[in-house]
Amino acid sequence: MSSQSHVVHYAPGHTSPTHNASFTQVAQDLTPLTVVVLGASGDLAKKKTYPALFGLYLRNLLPKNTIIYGYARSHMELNDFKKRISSYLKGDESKKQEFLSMCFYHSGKYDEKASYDQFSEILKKSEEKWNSTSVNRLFYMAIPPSIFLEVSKGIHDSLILKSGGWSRIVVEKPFGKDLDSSRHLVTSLKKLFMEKDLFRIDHYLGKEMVQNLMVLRFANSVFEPLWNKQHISSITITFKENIGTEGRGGYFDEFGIIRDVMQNHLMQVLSLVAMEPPVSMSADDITNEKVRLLRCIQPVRLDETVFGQYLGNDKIPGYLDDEGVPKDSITPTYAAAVFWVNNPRWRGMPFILKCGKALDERKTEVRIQFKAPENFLFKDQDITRNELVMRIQPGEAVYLKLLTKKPGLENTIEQTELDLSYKNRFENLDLPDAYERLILDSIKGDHNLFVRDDELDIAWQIFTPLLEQMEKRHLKPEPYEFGSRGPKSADELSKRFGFQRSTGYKWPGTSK
Ligand SMILES: NC(=O)C1=CN([C@@H]2O[C@H](COP(=O)(O)OP(=O)(O)OC[C@H]3O[C@@H](n4cnc5c(N)ncnc54)[C@H](OP(=O)(O)O)[C@@H]3O)[C@@H](O)[C@H]2O)C=CC1
Ligand SMILES: O=C1O[C@H](COP(=O)(O)O)[C@@H](O)[C@H](O)[C@H]1O
Repeated sequence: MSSQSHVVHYAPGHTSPTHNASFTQVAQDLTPLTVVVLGASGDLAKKKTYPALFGLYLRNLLPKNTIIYGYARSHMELNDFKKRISSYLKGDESKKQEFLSMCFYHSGKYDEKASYDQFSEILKKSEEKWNSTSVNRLFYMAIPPSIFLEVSKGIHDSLILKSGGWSRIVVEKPFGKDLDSSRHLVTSLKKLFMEKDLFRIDHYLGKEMVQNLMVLRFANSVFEPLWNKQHISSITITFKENIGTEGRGGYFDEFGIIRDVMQNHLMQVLSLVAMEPPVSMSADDITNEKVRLLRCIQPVRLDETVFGQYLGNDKIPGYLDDEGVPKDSITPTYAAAVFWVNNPRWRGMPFILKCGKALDERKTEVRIQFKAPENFLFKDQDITRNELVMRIQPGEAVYLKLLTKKPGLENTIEQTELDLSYKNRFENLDLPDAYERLILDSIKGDHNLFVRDDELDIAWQIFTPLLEQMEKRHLKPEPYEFGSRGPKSADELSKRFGFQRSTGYKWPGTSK
């Protein structure tokens, strides 16, 4: 889209939305740090938490004296634990070994004070070796929400430092299952920890393109005049995965795709796409605007939603084949829903959110479909609408689909695009994983990219009536084939709310 790159420096006290500062500040001089990964034997720990910590290590962003203690119930020899995590670490072999030498594992219970007390002694002994007057502890809860509270109590009673450094708690989503359970979680955690020490992660906030949403909207003058219902006909936010639940069925079945992805990741993206400009780039001003926006969203209506569940075939297991999923489960693995923002900018314009597992591709994007020009001159041509697409992953990109005259003697119109594909535009692109950014921010005590309790509350208010109705009526999801586009009714829903799919066009950009 542009041919010149221009570096913008943010004024002191104002945080860069891209957080460049985080990644240039070398943390070698920081106080020694103990990271405790609770649920270290699990899926998130091996796929995201440890690789992110390794990423920070490679970037020289962990304090020189750091140890990382995994804690979980499973009994595992340290070497077996290291083997388990090392297969997910990408990078130089010697660096990997250096990193693994900082990693330890302890097996203990989640609901027993004696286990935490014993672990506390182990931590103290390790930290004494540093001979430092102060040490910090970061507790990362990579555990299912059903045990958040008992683990928090264990941390509070036995593991947080009473003096000499900070203790911070990183909590993973989903934060509750509905409005009541979320409020219960929030108030219970507040009794144990101060808000300044709590970091509620929604890792979508750490994604490069999600951070870029505000820059695109508010640093450019071309978009703002068009960013409203007068010019836009619909905004679709899509999350697709081409894998199933893959052994996470036990967790997933209790939550389903709405709680797993739509209520948190997609609502965060919607908030940033739709909110009014914040007063400043401070964390509180941005969250205030997100909250104001969420308060304008009406609860989702059942008759404006589609649910699906993926089927297996003779080669690929279906959702019901996953371990831990009851054979008669009606938990949706796909959902599409329409949202209405009741404010002057958006009143009457649909936001269509779609998310699903076991689909035809892996992709997350925001698609803004503009209205056709009012006085359209090219009536005899097969015409599609302009679309601005923000590709969050994979292959970060922003592209604008537009119509041009086909070059040459013919007088026909062709669909083409202005394409800002990051890989092509930015040399030596090395984007940190979202978890790297967020773990670093929690170490730095920066709350900018974490979820505030009031935004959580409002997001649950939007979804809870729908979730209650689904449960009460025992609604069965529509089956869809593994590897398909999802339930047929989802495309019909988009069409019903005015989305025009441009068949025949394929964005030529890189999706890697
Ligand atoms: N996996 C992912 O990609 C993502 C996960 N998350 C969130 O991260 C958290 C952890 O997810 P994930 O790692 O997938 O979860 P897992 O199901 O892998 O659980 C993590 C660990 O918790 C322990 N555990 C599991 N179930 C129970 C139980 N019922 N009672 C007590 N302990 C249990 C197990 O360890 P042990 O038995 O050894 O103690 C397990 O290894 C969840 O809140 C999830 O929503 C968020 C984003 C992405
Ligand atoms: O939070 C979650 O996110 C992952 C998808 O994360 P991504 O960064 O790979 O897009 C999803 O697979 C998981 O079900 C959910 O809990």
